Amino acid sequence: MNDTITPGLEGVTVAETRLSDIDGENGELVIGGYPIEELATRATYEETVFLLFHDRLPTAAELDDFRSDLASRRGISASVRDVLRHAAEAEKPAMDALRMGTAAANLDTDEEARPFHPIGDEATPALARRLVAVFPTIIATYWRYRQGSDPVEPREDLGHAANYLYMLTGDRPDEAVVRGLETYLNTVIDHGVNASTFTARTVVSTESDLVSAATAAVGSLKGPLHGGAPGPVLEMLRDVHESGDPAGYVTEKLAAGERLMGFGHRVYRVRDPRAAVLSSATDRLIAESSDVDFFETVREFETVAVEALREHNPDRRLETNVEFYTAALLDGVGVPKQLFTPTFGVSRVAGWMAHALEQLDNNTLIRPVSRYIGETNRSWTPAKDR
Ligand SMILES: CC(=O)SCCNC(=O)CCNC(=O)[C@H](O)C(C)(C)COP(=O)(O)OP(=O)(O)OC[C@H]1O[C@@H](n2cnc3c(N)ncnc32)[C@H](O)[C@@H]1OP(=O)(O)O
Ligand SMILES: O=C([O-])CC(=O)C(=O)O
Repeated sequence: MNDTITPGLEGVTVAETRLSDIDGENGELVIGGYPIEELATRATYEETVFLLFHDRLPTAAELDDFRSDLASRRGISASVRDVLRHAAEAEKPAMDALRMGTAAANLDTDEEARPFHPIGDEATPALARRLVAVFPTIIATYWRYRQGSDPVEPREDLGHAANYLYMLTGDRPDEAVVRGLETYLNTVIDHGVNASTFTARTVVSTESDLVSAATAAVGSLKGPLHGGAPGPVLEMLRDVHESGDPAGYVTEKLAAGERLMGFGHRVYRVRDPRAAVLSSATDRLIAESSDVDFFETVREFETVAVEALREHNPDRRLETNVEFYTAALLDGVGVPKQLFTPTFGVSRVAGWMAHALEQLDNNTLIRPVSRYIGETNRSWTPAKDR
């Protein structure tokens, strides 16, 4: 047995995948064969989900069917709404509500929870489609309760991104805003075996089920070292904008031993290619708005931070990651910062499902080994003698 320990499994290859390919040295990301730059701004979210589930883009007729199928699966029952209302009344964070809502989602479905369908051209299990369809409803329902408002019923005539924004606000969003959100959803839909995706694969490797995989993956996405970073990024950017002193802010944080949220990555040693996609999308979105000034601070902060990180950690290349511009774009789209990480989940749930199905296609139980470093040669003494 190989007794070498690789902390955090860094650099260890654990699966073959057709879903996404990351080149961390050159800053390239390919989703289902398409460079992210090409896909993100052109595809609808539904097209990208189809691509992951079927390993090809849909024809126009297939896309219509797939869109309608997802739209028909958006509703939640009164029982699931109750769970979300309780979460909102108890002021639980949005990611906790999403985890509870995901776990409760199979109250609403008769679908077989344990799918053993391979990925590819065969129909994707209905439960995978259901989970993708229902995430926006879970989040928007919780958020409406949190605001003291009634939930807004989903609308089947709106696309996935537009309907999510509609359920959050009750207003039909304009096209530019929908395109901004759709670009975001396409950009973060899949990313190799990141922590939450690995979690989903590990869960189904025991031949557990898709709801369990999605629920566990939400828990993994929540942490600030993974999907929890963009809320703090926005707070940091607002502080910096107010102070007008990006360099002073960065120096202070690094001197205090704190990490700069939105920088550094396990795989990329150069700027995350998704940062460029999201930065351009933000630029397009806010060109006409009063936030132009704020966006200038965002860009200036990025330059100052990357420079300071180079000096601070010369041995580890720390560059901008996807979460930095996620904060700017989602803010521009009007998503409240408390919902940034759940909105990441709205996109990534499709990646989790596709990976879970891929894992099941050629499954081996995921079960690494540990090296024991505890005490040895202890012998039992009864409690009264200890
Ligand atoms: C969608 C996503 O999940 S993207 C990531 C979102 N998370 C963040 O932006 C949080 C900030 N970034 C980080 O914490 C890290 O860069 C991670 C978690 C993303 C990647 O971490 P790892 O690959 O495990 O690297 P690790 O934590 O070992 O850091 C290596 C060194 O760089 C430093 N470092 C890493 N990121 C940062 C940062 N953002 N700011 C300051 N220092 C950093 C570490 O302190 C460490 O320094 P040391 O060797 O002197 O102890
Ligand atoms: O790949 C990772 O480790 C984190 C990340 O960027 C993602 O999940 O999108």
